Amino acid sequence: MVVLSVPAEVTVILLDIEGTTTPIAFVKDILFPYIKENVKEYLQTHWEEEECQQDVSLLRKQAEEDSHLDGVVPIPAVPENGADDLQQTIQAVVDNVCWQMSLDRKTTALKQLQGHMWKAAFAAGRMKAEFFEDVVPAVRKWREAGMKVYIYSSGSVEAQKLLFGHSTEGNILELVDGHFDTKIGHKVESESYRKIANSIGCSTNNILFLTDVTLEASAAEEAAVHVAVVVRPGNAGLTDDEKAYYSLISSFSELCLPSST
Ligand SMILES: CSCCC(=O)C(=O)COP(=O)(O)O
Ligand SMILES: [Mg+2]
Repeated sequence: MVVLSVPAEVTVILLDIEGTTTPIAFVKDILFPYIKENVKEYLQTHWEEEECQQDVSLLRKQAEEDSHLDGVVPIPAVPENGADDLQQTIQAVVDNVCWQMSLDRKTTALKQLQGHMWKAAFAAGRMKAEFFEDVVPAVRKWREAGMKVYIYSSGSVEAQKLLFGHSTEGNILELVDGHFDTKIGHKVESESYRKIANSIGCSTNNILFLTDVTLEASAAEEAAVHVAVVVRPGNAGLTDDEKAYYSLISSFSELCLPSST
């Protein structure tokens, strides 16, 4: 088995979700289709609720920021009266969400609405999150060895907690010391990793970040975070240069902690 030695200064392991702890297929074939199939009905049912109105406001603000992009769907202000106007606004929100999802955008606005929509499906037991089989045993081992384990995903913190709280392995939320999402910054920006270190109360070089996306690995590395790129079935391929440059693992069991060397 290939072994990657974790540097002695590492005390925190920071995990991406999609393509790292969890198959991309679970996200693309289960989580995302649920949104596309249910977003219209969700908006119609929850429209008057404060949480839904906040989600729509954030999406409208995002659409304004995106106005220079091809295909963006603007979201008109909430109509004063008229059921037809309301249906038109709801349809604009639906079209905006579908447009963002067609580009796999990672905007906070989209991710917040998605998290709120998944809540009911997870709570009702209609969905259970999948984790690669090496993930839970490895995380338990790391924690027993004194490592802190944090999550950093574009999925909202609320959505992350749904996944860890309702998985095929049961409720595994207790295995995580904390969660970060795009509210701290985007995963391809190095400043986000400095802010995460600051929030945890450690130096960036105390963190090892595991991700499937080399743009994220590169941003983290620029902030002096240690990185390893995770190669999983279904992940996007890496170039020969990326394969040569990054430390690669295909299972969390390949990580060898300082104390176990
Ligand atoms: C709570 S994860 C839901 C999946 C998701 O929405 C997503 O964008 C995953 O992005 P990641 O940063 O984990 O690759
Ligand atoms: Mg990922």
